[in-house]
Amino acid sequence: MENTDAPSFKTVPVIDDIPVIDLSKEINNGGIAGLLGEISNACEKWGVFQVINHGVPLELHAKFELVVKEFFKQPSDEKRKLRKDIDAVNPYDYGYEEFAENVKNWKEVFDFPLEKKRPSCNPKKPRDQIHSWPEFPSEFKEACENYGQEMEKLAYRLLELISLSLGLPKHRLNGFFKDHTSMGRLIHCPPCPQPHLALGTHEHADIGALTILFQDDAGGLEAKRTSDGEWFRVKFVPNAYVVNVGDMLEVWSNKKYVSLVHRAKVTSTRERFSVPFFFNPAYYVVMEPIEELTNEDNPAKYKTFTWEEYYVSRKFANLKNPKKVALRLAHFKVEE
Ligand SMILES: O=C(O)CCC(=O)C(=O)O
Ligand SMILES: [Fe+2]
Repeated sequence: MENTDAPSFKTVPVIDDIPVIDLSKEINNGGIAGLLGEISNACEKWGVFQVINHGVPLELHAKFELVVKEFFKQPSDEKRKLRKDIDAVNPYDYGYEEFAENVKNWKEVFDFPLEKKRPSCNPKKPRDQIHSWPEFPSEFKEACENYGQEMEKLAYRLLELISLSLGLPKHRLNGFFKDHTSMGRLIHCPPCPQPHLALGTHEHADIGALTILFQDDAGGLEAKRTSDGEWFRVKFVPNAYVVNVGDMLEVWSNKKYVSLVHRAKVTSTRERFSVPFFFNPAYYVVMEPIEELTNEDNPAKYKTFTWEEYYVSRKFANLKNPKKVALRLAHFKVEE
């Protein structure tokens, strides 16, 4: 009998793939209005899009991808030496993540910071979620840092386009990122002997503002279209990055843009690699719908909270007590 409970059993309908947006239109004459239309349509109807001609140098990306694959080839014992700063309170250590969700995925991960934007680490709070750097491959740290810088640049560019697409001034959202707490995550899903029983990444929505994700040609990423809740495959597009709406953008936009539900599948025959870059606000940012986007007819749909309380809850809520439930956006919903 077919097991209808497990998401990995579902056949994903093949529907038109998500919008692919050419960012070079921003620079070419007269393209900006069309570009903003494409972005608002993609954010509103799909929750996700891919960008091409994004300005990230192809050689820099190729080098990064090579080094990442080299890194994961190391023996497990070597990789397990790489600990997170919080490991006094983290019983899981290398290779495990999302422990606040009580889910184990078919993957190993390495989390890295932006060198200069590393979240401040208050020893009383287990905040710092990143791994120590390995010695091998020797170019690894530099390649991750260079890639992180490019992601940061692209993230600001997308943030500004998104702000314009909401009818706001270009820099309206930039201030929330002054001391941003963004990070990158390297993901490797080895081939899985029972792929129907596992997911590389479980179904979830990202908690930050925006995620910019690279997946290699093994693919595997799937998402739920905002407009009708249909699952679809996010096809591999050469030299493209996948951009999705996260919880914080949902709050700022007062739900005009909704955080994307997504997951990643694994196969028995191929390993897969992916690298999300999470663009997150500063800890102290007070989250609430942008005032200009609310009015009497469209009152604020969320109450205020800080990014820090949301982040800390989601990352650490049930670390010591598996029954403790992490915060969700629903906790802050204004009753209608
Ligand atoms: O495995 C993937 O490619 C998806 C990763 C992801 O969605 C995440 O880490 O938030
Ligand atoms: Fe995600």
